[in-house]
Amino acid sequence: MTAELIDGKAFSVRVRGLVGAHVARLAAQGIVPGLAVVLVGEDPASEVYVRNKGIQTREAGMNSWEYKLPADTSQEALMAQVAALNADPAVHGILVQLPLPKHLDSEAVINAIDPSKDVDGFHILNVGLLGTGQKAMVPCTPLGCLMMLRDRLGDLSGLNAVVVGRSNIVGKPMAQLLLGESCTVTVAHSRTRDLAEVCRRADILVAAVGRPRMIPGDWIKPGATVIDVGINRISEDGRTRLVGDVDFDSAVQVAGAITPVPGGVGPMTIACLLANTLTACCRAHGLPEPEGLTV
Ligand SMILES: Nc1nc(=O)c2c([nH]1)NC[C@@H]1CN(c3ccc(C(=O)N[C@@H](CCC(=O)O)C(=O)O)cc3)C=[N+]21
Repeated sequence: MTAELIDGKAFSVRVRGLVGAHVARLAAQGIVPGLAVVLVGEDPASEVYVRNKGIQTREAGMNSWEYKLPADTSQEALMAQVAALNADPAVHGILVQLPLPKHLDSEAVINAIDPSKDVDGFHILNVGLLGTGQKAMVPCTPLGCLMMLRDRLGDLSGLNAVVVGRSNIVGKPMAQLLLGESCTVTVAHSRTRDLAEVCRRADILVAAVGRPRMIPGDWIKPGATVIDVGINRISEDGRTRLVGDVDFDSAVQVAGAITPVPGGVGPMTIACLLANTLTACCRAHGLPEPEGLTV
């Protein structure tokens, strides 16, 4: 058996189409959603990612601003930049690209963002709202994963979901979303005993550990739905390539469906960033929220 491919790239085109259509309706009322991205320092991978976000934001009809600050930016200067964006009514979404240089306190920066503009969903208020089942800004990567899972499986209730990885940006919010869907959720990580056996129980396996090809096919329950969040740049046969946290070639023989890397979760993350910016704009103006783009 060969797993069905979950085409995140095609799905993201659909999501961005829905966002664009809603943005066009807002334009008729003179409202344009706007996203500000703050990048501190020069990381080639981050710059590519920020550029792609800018392009896709404008393609959806929204405003996009990029603030590139030098690597030695002070905490005070970064906090002042965030405060200025908080105060700007044209800015509906603020994203501070992570990780920040080591001398900066990223928790303080994130918690200084106006929670209603926190399109990453990383502010403690949004984390708490999500954890208590209240309306929140939901982190983009887990939101994209949930959209793909619902699209493929419909009702998720009662399914065994295993999330491998316990980061604040993916593992923990993913577990909260799956709990909200009434899955039986296990959060596993590098210290988990007999990780293989834990993974084999999963009807839904979400891999978000950041270790290239860590999960082989024989850890996967036949027919399971596998979401591979990992984007690992490795060099192999003298060239660099992207691979996931799942060993795709063996997993595809066992799983029922699987996301590829690239072309899986990554494009959905950006699409959900646009969706969150639109949602934040609608909330700011007291307008109805887009359907199918929030949880
Ligand atoms: N505050 C903050 N929020 C983020 O959401 C955030 C961040 N910081 N820091 C960096 C990571 C990384 N990230 C990616 C999103 C999409 C792709 C993506 O679309 N990847 C393509 C491949 C791109 C390529 O070829 O390099 C794919 O998977 O198909 C990659 C990486 C968001 N991040």
